[in-house]
Amino acid sequence: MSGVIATYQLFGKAGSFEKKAEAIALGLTVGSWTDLPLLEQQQLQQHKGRVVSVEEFPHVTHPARQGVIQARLKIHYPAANFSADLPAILTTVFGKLSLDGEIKLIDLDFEESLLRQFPGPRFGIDGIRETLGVNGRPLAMSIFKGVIGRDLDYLSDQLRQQALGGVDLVKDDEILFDNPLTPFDKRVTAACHVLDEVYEETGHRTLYAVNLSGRTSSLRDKARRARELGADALLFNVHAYGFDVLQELAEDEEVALPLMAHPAFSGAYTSSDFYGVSTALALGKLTRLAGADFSLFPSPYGSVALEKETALQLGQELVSEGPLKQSFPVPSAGIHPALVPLLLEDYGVDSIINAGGGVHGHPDGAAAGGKAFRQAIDAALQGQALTEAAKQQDELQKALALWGETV
Ligand SMILES: CSCCC(=O)C(=O)COP(=O)(O)O
Ligand SMILES: [Mg+2]
Repeated sequence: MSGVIATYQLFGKAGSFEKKAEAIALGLTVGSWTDLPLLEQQQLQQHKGRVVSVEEFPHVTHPARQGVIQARLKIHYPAANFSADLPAILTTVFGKLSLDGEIKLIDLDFEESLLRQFPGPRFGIDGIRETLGVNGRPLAMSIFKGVIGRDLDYLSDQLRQQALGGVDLVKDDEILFDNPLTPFDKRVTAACHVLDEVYEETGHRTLYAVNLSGRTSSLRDKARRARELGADALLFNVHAYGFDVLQELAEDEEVALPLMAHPAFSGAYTSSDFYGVSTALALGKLTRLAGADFSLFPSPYGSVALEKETALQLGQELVSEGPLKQSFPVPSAGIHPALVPLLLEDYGVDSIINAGGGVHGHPDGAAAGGKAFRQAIDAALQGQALTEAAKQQDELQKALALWGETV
């Protein structure tokens, strides 16, 4: 029977979990059905949740909880219970339950016929590479910094410096919203102009991801307008808006732009060991399913770090084999050139090295900052120690001197 299997994690007394699992399977579907007449019982049977497995981990305890062990419950929910959209599915598997004590939604396994009803990324890793004409190396991305309260000339100049550094993408910071000094439409047109100029001067093409922001009802028109104005990609604070809003944008033929999902706000519902949704599910599987071509997330190394195992699982969700195109993993936050070998080892060639402060903070400015990243990527790909490569490359040498030499 088509549907979805939800995996939950909880802590409790050994032997108590079977009863809990049955209560969830019933409670989130048909409620109490056993006292009903036989005909009605049969009708409801096809809608009843089914306990797939209950696994106890007697050795997995938690320092903040005494006398309890960890367990994982898997429960199947029939597709007959919900429409094929994430609001309905999330409400079914973790609606009221998310409010009902300490329980965390770890994973959702979509049966293939259900999975195929979601768009996934429109472009995916291959499509983005084709647009850029860049293969065989991780992409480099930088982020506007300190542009709130600045005008369009300032923004244009900062973009120009970043593009001259040879990065493949530049994104708005997620906290730059529509404002009188740098309104959305003008950002797009100014960026097209600057990036065309840099392309003519250097032959290097950089794409710009503008932050699609504002009320939900305005987003579709705004995104379509961005496309008409020549935008390359849209940055989107998906966890503040909801996955279905992302999906609407991904499916819209008149938008048809690469979508970059920002992790802002996701920590509010992923960070707890006891509540919420796993990071890999929220920033990985669901973000890809809803149509993000890029998913940004904290790397295991920088200023806002995820636990390494979590960050790797998340990356895996974005690129794993399946019917959907792959999303680019973009490990971020506090990234500087010395971290490039570690990121390459963790996420491979099909990933993006993304930095704001690590580009703009370079002693010789943002163009030099971008170059230092490109030099670090080339060296790491060749298996060359960065310190070795830096002997020939001034930009990398200065970056390592400032931020350290991890490899
Ligand atoms: C996990 S935050 C995503 C990247 C981002 O938006 C950002 O501003 C990172 O900036 P940084 O200066 O830390 O590279
Ligand atoms: Mg940011």
